[in-house]
Amino acid sequence: MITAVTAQNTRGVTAVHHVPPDVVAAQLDAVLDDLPVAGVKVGMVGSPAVAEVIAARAHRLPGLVVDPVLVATSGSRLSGVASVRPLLAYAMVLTPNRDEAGALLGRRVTTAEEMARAAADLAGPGSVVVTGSEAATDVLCHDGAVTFLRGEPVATRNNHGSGCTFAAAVATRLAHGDAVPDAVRRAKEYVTHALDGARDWQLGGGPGPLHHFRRYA
Ligand SMILES: Nc1ncnc2c1ncn2[C@@H]1O[C@H](COP(=O)(O)OP(=O)(O)OP(=O)(O)O)[C@@H](O)[C@H]1O
Ligand SMILES: Cc1ncc(CO)c(N)n1
Repeated sequence: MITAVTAQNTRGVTAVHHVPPDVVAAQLDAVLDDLPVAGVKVGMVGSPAVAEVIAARAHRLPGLVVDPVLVATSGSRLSGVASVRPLLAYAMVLTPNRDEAGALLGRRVTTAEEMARAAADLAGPGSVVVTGSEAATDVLCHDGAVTFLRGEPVATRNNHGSGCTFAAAVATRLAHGDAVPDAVRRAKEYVTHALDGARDWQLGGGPGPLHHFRRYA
């Protein structure tokens, strides 16, 4: 589903064109009315009206992973909190980074302890992973229990879309039938592998992409 068309490179976002909510609704309905849907990942929403379109169909969206995208890795603003809030109640897994968790809660989320508290406070019926970016330690709150997921830090400037990659991988594993903790653990392994595969790439003046298809290279 295309919710917005962005003009961006590794250095920043120079234009955003929002797709009208009725066109997003038509895209969703075209798929839902015809195809079996096993999993869903929501990234940049762009407007509260589009969030309402998605929320209205949430009962038909299995394994819903919501990545509350607010700012691009390059630092450019993409969406507001009001475009994410209507979806929180429906997420099976919510995957904010520290800044996004902080924006949703209206407080600073920086330390490991603040991440743990944020994950617990954001979790409802669904689970929450607060991601820790280059520190590589994420915090999962699932079924009321908070666990730290310690990964191997990859020394790289190419991390553009690491959060999007992580959320999409969680949704994919859920679609394959994994329980949330397994889906999150395997998604983290995949992101580390894709970050590691692109560590020597020199693409553009800002943070470059991950090597998503490393295993086929
Ligand atoms: N340099 C790194 N080394 C290892 N793991 C990393 C690194 N950077 C990010 N990660 C991992 O990538 C996943 C995505 O988290 P991150 O916090 O980077 O998302 P994000 O900031 O939302 O990304 P984006 O905005 O680029 O989509 C997490 O599991 C995090 O631990
Ligand atoms: C459209 C879009 N979504 C998410 C990100 C995350 O970096 C980005 N740069 N652009």
